[in-house]
Amino acid sequence: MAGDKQQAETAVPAEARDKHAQLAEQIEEHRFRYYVKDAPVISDAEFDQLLKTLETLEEQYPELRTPDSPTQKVAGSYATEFTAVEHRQRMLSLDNTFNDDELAAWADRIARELGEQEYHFLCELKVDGLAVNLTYERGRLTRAATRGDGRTGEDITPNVRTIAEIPDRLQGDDVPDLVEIRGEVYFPMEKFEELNARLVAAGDKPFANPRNAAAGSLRQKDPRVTATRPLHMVVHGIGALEGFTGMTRLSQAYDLLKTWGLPTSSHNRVVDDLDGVRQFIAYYDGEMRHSVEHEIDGAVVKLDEIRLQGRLGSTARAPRWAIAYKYAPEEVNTKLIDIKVGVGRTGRVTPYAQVEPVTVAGSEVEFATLHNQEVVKAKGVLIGDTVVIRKAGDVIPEILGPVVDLRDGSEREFVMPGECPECGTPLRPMKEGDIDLRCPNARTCPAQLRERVSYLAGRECLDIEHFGDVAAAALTRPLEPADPPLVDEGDLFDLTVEKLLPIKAYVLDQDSGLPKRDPKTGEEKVVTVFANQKGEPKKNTLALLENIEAAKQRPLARFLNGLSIRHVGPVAAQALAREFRSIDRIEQASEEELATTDGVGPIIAAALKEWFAEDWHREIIRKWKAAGVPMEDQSSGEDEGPRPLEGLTVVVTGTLENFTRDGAKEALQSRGAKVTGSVSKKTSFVVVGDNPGSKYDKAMQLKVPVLNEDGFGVLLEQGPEAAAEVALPTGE
Ligand SMILES: NC(=O)c1ccc[n+]([C@@H]2O[C@H](COP(=O)([O-])OP(=O)(O)OC[C@H]3O[C@@H](n4cnc5c(N)ncnc54)[C@H](O)[C@@H]3O)[C@@H](O)[C@H]2O)c1
Ligand SMILES: [Zn+2]
Repeated sequence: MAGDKQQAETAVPAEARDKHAQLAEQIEEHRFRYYVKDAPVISDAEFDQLLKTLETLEEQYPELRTPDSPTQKVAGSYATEFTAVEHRQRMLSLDNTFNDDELAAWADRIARELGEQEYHFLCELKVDGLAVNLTYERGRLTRAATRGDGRTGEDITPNVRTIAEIPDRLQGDDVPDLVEIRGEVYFPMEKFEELNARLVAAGDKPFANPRNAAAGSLRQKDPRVTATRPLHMVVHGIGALEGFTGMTRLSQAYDLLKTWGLPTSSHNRVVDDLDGVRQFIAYYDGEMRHSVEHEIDGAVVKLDEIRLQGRLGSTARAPRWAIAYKYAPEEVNTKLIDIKVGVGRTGRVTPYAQVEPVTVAGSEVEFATLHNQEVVKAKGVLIGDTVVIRKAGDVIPEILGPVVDLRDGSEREFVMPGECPECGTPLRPMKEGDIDLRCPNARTCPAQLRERVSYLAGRECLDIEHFGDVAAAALTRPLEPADPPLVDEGDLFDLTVEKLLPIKAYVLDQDSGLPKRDPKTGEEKVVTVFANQKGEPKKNTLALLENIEAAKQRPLARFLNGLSIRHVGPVAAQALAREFRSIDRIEQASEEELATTDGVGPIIAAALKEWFAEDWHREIIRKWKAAGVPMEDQSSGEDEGPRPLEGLTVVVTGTLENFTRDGAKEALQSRGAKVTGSVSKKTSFVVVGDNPGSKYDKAMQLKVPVLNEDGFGVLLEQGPEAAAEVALPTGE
């Protein structure tokens, strides 16, 4: 054997050996930053990639796989300021799988090893926090430690005692002489921003993400600091156990742990086979991923039978009876290039981050919202920082925090401009105490006008085909002629082909928003937007005008929504249209009348009054009417015919293919149904699209009939009885 090894060693090329050494050193460095400083400088995905590269190298040259290679150990054996303590039983890591093939290969191996034995899989969520080991002796918490290198961890007992969820004493008479409880301590996402804001305000370093916040909060020299942090724990394993018998299944052991007062997870499931595992994995890999109280970075599949776990045993690093299935990362690190401000259709000026483009959760991210100047400050990010970007599901990407350790001094603070970037008007809060700054130049601020027009023409409102952002920009602020065809939205229905043909505009770069330049001449590129080269209207131009004409007949609610009156969204617009049926009656109504209208209320009532007080607003209505827009719904609510869904309460969740959320709502309300946001026993139907969230679960739990999109169609067209027939089966 020794001879073989020597021969093999010489066969490893020097380059491979160097590369291995270099990678190993890098990995150690990152582990140190992660486990000791609680301040990694690369994302987990990047780290995993490094480790994977090392593993691949070792597969190629097995001689490099020595016992001290980073692939072979549980990471974390560092001298720190905490007292080192031995775990009674080793704490292991987990092997990872990243796709179904790898998972199936693991399951195959289990099946081979266990042959005829009957076994079950216990599916758990992989909690993104840090591992702790709690030792209870005769029911009393005597020690708490970090994982460390799996044999020796750090003594953090006083810190752990500050976590409310972790009992000092186990409840019940029947507790073991000694038990090691393993679990994950986490920091809830929704408290994270608050923590960073506090740290930044105190001149301290903010955390890059909630995991680091959990680790950094727990590993405080002063437990009084830990006590101020909202830490939680989930139990996910048992180590040494003395003076206790009868635990045969891990899932049952958790039930027992729960009776002792330990924080177990409510998401665990026992399944019979790999298909069950797949279902669990898929279930939490969608919108459900964000309906859990803690961050998850995957699922963990374990053999439920404790005796069989022992039979399969462990490697030096991880058990063979368990495997992690990693979900696509939702966090990446990238560079914050700049913080810019955008002006919305109501004049709200919001800073947003421009970052070096990165792919997160399958899509490329270049911009992230920053809400307002206070948020920028609270997050503690500087322009030029490396930042952690999070993109969770359909949610708009956001910056979690800066990677402070990578600063080189060239970073600079963001300063909120005092003037509107598009019209130069001084910005101010709408009312005292508002954090948001607004451009008060509502009528002619090109940004506001463009955004309003584009919203008015958009799907939610008049739904005018061929009238997108480019048309909105060209019509409100063309390069030529000097007078735009749309001074404000009042001119919309007065557009003519003659007015459109001369319009020229810059071709804008999508990324920078700046005019594109001809690479040869360096000149800005200009196009005629609506005319072809012969100066004739483009085909789409004629279609656009026809579509604008047709839009005159849209229901009143769509016009109301499209006026960008503060607080009047699609739902309030519906309510107003239903109650008053004409714009004149809304204008004439008293504030009190408006406020007491179902679905309107005092805030909207006040906003309406304010809106109508503005001359140029009333002028919009006048011009539209003059152009032939009725601005009223012809038939009253009563003689619209039967309201077949009267008395029903419906919840819509997930993404429907043929309806927007508001479209679905409108369809239901116009038939008399009430649409609400939460599922209760009184809910008549829950309509689910793709990626339904917790509302779907709730419906299942309460056995409320669930309709898919087809079923929704049946409800709209044939009514509740027919819909009930096609409802999906609820539970067993
Ligand atoms: N960004 C960096 O620089 C850096 C450096 C080092 C490590 N890391 C990250 O840390 C992690 C590395 O690894 P690791 O060895 O701790 O392993 P791991 O996180 O991949 O898996 C093992 C750990 O999962 C935890 N866990 C969560 N839920 C569990 C459950 N239900 N059952 C059992 N265990 C559960 C346990 O604490 C266990 O120790 C990776 O995600 C890696 O990317 C990042
Ligand atoms: Zn402005």
